[in-house]
Amino acid sequence: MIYKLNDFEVLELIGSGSFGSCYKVRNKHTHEVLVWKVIEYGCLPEEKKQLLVTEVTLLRDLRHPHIVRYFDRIVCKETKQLYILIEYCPGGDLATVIKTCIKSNNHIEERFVWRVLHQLISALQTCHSWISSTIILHRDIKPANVFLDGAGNVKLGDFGLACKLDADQPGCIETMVGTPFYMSPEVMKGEMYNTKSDVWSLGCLIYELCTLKPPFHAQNIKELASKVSTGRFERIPPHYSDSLQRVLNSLLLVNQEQRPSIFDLICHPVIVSHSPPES
Ligand SMILES: CNC(=O)c1c(C)[nH]c(/C=C2\C(=O)Nc3ccc(Cl)cc32)c1C
Repeated sequence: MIYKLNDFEVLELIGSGSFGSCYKVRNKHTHEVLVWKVIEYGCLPEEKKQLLVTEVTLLRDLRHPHIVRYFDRIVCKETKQLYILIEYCPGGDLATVIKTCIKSNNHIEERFVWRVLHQLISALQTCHSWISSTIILHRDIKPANVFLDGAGNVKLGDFGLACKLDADQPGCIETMVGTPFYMSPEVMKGEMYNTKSDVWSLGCLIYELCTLKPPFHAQNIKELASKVSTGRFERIPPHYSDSLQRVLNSLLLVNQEQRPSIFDLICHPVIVSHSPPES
């Protein structure tokens, strides 16, 4: 199916991700509701244009129930805009869920935390598996990049900073440029971003669902790096289980060799036992 811009009507602006703004749109013929992420590529430097091509290529290759679905892209050469047509997630993003809990002085149910953990591990297992000799690192796992469908299932999205690890390229050349609060100890030290760095960010996200704030908080990158290097963080509130605390302790191990891989986690007995079969 080749889409054209005037096949759609714009309903509302719903947010801004890496490099662009997201609009809720409706297909005039099928009435299907989608998101288009509009990116002004004209003023982007060459390496950012390459990141853009990477995002679109990655999304096209990634098919998974917990990764936002890519449908198509429309290039408008006159305005130098790229429209990426992506799955609409009516539940919004986890950043909004956290903000709402803070405002209403509520906490997030442990059952939901385990569901998010299991579904993101499943999504990252696909990313970290060799797909046509490539491993995909998300590199920007954070609450604003995890979305909810209409049934409260999560979808990993916004691969704007993702990069491919090709067989002959053992690590991303540039260090992570994503949200500093979730930056792993190895990336803080200037080492290459790798699959274990996505696991660290996943740990930060799950911790933030439990405490409504990141595990390592600081006013500047130097102070943050110092706290991250110790790997010390407060226990999650006592109403959360010890087993959830133990899983978080493993995700946030400073030594990436000791930190579990996504493949260790997907078959971890505690995680499996907390993950009911999906409907
Ligand atoms: C308050 N947030 C919202 O209302 C919201 C809703 C209902 N959906 C979204 C965002 C997306 C959405 O629904 N699908 C998406 C696919 C990719 C990206 Cl980068 C973002 C989205 C947002 C930000």
